[in-house]
Amino acid sequence: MGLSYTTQKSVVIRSWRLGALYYGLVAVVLAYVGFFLVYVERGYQRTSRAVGNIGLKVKGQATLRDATTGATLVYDANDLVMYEPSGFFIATALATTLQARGRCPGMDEDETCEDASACVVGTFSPSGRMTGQCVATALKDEDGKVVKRCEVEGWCPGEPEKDEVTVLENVGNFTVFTRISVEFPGIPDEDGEGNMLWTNLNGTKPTLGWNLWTINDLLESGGMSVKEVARKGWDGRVDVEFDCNLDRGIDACAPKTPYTLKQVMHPNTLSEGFNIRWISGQNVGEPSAQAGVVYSNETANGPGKDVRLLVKGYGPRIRFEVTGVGRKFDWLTLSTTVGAGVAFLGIASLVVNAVMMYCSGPKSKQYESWLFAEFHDTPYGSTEEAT
Ligand SMILES: Nc1ncnc2c1ncn2[C@@H]1O[C@H](COP(=O)(O)OP(=O)(O)OP(=O)(O)O)[C@@H](O)[C@H]1O
Repeated sequence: MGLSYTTQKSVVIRSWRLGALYYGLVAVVLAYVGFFLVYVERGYQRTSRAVGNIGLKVKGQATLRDATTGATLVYDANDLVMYEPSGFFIATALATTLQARGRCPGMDEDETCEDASACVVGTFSPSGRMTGQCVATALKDEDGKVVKRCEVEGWCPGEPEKDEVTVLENVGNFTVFTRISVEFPGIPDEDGEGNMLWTNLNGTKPTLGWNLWTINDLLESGGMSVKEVARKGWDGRVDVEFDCNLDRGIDACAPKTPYTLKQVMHPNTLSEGFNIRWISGQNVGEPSAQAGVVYSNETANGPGKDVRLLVKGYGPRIRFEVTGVGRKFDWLTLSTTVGAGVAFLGIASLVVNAVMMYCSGPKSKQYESWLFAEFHDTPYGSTEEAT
């Protein structure tokens, strides 16, 4: 056949049915582009992913009743809060062990022994470094027999096998001051000098429900309560979500409140709840004498006792995640949306042509001949090829 050239030819078909179908489809496409793509999906605004930072400070007072002495001690945030980047842990219950360096029976089941052959001197075990002795403990097995354990050198006595936890009172009323700043890169501020920036620090003092939250508030937003998490701890995340229409100005921008708290660890797994150990800087005195425990009278700096209060704290761990978008009118975004939408108009012609050719019964053949015409360009002029 050789080379050929294909070009467009406009065909006007005077048919009210096809006309109605075509303009009906055009109306649907225009409604989709104008209403859905431009208005609902905000195709006239550019979006910028929020880049957020958060600073936290927790304050409050709690009490803990000592189970043995009955004395009530006041604890503040400095005793109970551990900070981490964008989050914190607050203890709602404590298990404390007063320890000094010395020798004592290991407290781990793996350190159980019948005789000294199981205790290899110098070997590291869960509680310390073995001395090579197998010694009696204060524990009894199911048959009432005294349990023997390898003696270790280390911090003594070891933590009890089962935590003896005491719950603090009033931790739910501790307040969390959240200092949030959010920037929208690529969206200039009113002066055009930098990016749009939002903070929750306007005002002269911290405000509950704005930049100040109680532990109760935060837990309740996730359907939790201090009582539920107090003894075992909990691991969660607070989502601070922005969806800001910056055409209304930065002052109209705010995160969704109340924040939503989500659990990040699922219950009934290997590691349930949440707890952290730390050494308290409290002036702790000396641990009491106990069977099998020999305290060392030597420290690295000469005679004396090295003493520490080991604290295992249970409670909620809460991290904050600042996410979201800012949107602002932009000609380029609008023209891209409209341009892409207009391309959909081709669908209307495509559908009408398909209806003409495949769904018009005996007229289909005629429609086809109107749509496609082929000409032969010869030195004597052109001839139309019959279809
Ligand atoms: N958890 C909180 N509960 C109540 N108020 C708080 C809390 N955290 C901070 N504030 C108060 O918010 C303001 C700003 O706190 P910021 O830490 O910037 O200042 P500060 O002077 O160092 O605070 P402070 O010395 O009181 O801890 C201060 O008035 C501070 O007392």
